[in-house]
Amino acid sequence: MDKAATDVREYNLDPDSELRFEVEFAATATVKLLNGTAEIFGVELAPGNAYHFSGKKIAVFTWHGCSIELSGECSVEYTANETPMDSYLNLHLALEQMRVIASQQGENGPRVLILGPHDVGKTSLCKILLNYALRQGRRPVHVSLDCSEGSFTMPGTITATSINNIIDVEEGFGSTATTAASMGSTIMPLAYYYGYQNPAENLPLYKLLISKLAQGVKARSAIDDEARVGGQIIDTTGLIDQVGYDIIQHAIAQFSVNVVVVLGHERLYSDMTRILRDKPEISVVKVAKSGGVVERDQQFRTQLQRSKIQEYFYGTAKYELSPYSTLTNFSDVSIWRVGESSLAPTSALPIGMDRQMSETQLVKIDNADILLHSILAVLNADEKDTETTALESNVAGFIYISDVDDGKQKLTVLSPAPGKLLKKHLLMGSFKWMET
Ligand SMILES: Nc1ncnc2c1ncn2[C@@H]1O[C@H](COP(=O)(O)OP(=O)(O)OP(=O)(O)O)[C@@H](O)[C@H]1O
Repeated sequence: MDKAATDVREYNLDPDSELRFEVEFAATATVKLLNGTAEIFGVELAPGNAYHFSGKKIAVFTWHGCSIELSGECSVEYTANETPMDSYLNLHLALEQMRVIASQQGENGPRVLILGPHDVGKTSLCKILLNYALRQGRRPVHVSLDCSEGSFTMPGTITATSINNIIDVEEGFGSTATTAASMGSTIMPLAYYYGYQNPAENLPLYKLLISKLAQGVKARSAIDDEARVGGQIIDTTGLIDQVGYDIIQHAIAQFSVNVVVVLGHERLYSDMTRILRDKPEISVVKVAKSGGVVERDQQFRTQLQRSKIQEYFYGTAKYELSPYSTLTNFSDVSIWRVGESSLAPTSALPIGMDRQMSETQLVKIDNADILLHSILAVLNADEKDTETTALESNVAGFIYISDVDDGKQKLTVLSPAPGKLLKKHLLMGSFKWMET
């Protein structure tokens, strides 16, 4: 039922059913659990607490039945008795079994790669598996290779985050690193800036950064028993074409994946079982897509990216932030972008190799003009780092160029932290933003 209601509605849900609703960015809806038990993507709701949502598509699921109060404006709201939650719980229980064995035998916990086309519920399944693991006292690592959404940080980023606290119900993965840090939370992702929303735009770079991220995750698992046993839940973007298969195989090798979960796509499942048939150590499982998963058009995704960027600098309604605006000399920083213009026509290399190298090489930006309204990643690189080493640095944070004075060669920089920029190497991707 499509509905644009603003009054208070009460729903009595049977066991194993869910209330699904969608809220526009400009609207807010509020959910309250009146009695019974319920969860949102694996996070249990506290009875009587009011949870507010804007720009979200949500399912409130109950295992044992409950009453829920919903108020505010929803563009869609309905209840559903058919959900795949049983199979998601079974998957969690199998992973938990692997963690028990890993803990007893001093081995690594499960490394789980979640695959499927766009909008099948991959991120939602990741949240459910992470929250269930957390509720059992585990500390899994959430890896997001989904560069269009950016999970804990900016769009264009791939991240690994040790999940120590239940994911915020209202924000989802929305709380960015700075937002979270200001809350005193321990959520500090290891992040690499890829800078585009589609992995195919610069495949060599995307694969290089996956390797760096995997090295970081493995290094952490080697010294942190809880992270080792908790394992990794790896979210991906829709990878169902040839380029996608290349990325999947690369990710499997780099993260030593041992469980591949295919969501709602028969051909992908059968291709994965065929491709991985000589690797008996890797289990390939398929799970059904939830009927509640909503397709999001490009307009919604762009809006989502914009609100992620806005949140990074200004926080959320719950945790507001005040960013700092400072003037920086263009000559005091090294601003880079990856690739394409470095295709040297005089190169002695064969054309294919030439291109591959240029796509993972930094090119210095010598014209301040093109920086206007750009998001730049502040790289964790030393001043002495060069174009070859800086690219492999992870990200310390992000800044936004709100103004460029071409004559004076000065940049107006919006930053979540006060004072001068501590790092000099900045990386530009394809994301632009206008403050609203
Ligand atoms: N059971 C459900 N009921 C209502 N909404 C849902 C349900 N499951 C997922 N959603 C919503 O559907 C949308 C798409 O889900 P999700 O982000 O998990 O898909 P995805 O496969 O990760 O997408 P992407 O193409 O970005 O990788 C999200 O807004 C999510 O909140």
